[in-house]
Amino acid sequence: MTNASAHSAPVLRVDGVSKQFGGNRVFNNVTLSLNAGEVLGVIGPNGAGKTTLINVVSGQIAPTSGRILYGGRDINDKLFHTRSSMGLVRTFQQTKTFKTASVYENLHRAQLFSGRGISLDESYLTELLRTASLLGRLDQLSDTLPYGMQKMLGLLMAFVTDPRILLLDEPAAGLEKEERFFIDQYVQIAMREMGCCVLLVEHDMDLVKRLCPRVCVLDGGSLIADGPPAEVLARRDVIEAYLGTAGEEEHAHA
Ligand SMILES: Nc1ncnc2c1ncn2[C@@H]1O[C@H](COP(=O)(O)OP(=O)(O)OP(=O)(O)O)[C@@H](O)[C@H]1O
Repeated sequence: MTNASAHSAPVLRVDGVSKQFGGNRVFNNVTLSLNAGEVLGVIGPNGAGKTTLINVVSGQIAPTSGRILYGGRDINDKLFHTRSSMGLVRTFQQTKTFKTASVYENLHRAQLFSGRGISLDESYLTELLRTASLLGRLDQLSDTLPYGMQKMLGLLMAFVTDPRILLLDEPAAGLEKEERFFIDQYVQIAMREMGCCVLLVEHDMDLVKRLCPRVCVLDGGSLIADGPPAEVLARRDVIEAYLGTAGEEEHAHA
């Protein structure tokens, strides 16, 4: 995976962002940048605020303070759907498809609602549909698909909106081990064919190590580390952050 344009202006900047729900301060004064051509991993123990960070960046919730900059422009006043139509597109930890619509219709609606999109017959989309075993199921209703395929369909619904930045929230969660390699292909095609950059929230450390030249660690309301995965994952404070949570078994084996 490339780490291109490391010296150019960031495509996305989370600038001193804090988020508080009532008395629960999830994170405080978090700053991070996503550069062109980059896949940035964001990891951290359960409850660290990773999904909340994606919610704030995608515009689903407002930050308590701080700014989100997209291509250098402050987009705090832009709503979720506006950000999506600008190419700032998220996926969800849980599957989010139109349950009673076919695979084809799901992709078509996603494309239509975004106001942008790639053609459903683009060859790289066909390649991804085939990899996910969805190409022969275009007429099948999404709620009749196995879970892994529904999850992949959710990813492809983001893909067909022609994103500039993909915010992926635990794309591997719930997938079988062999299905997880679909994510590698998805990210590689998004970068190679579409020039996307990717912010990847994920607990599967093998996947993070395969895809991310750089990872940030969120814990206790702050970013505690930022660097290459081999270095970051060997740090004592990062290991302690993981071992101190209830999800330790999955993380320790990841
Ligand atoms: N809408 C909300 N209202 C109140 N508290 C919330 C809300 N959304 C998230 N939180 C709280 O924010 C904290 C961080 O949650 P979040 O889901 O962002 O963590 P996470 O790092 O994504 O966890 P996981 O790895 O388990 O998915 C939790 O304490 C959660 O209860």
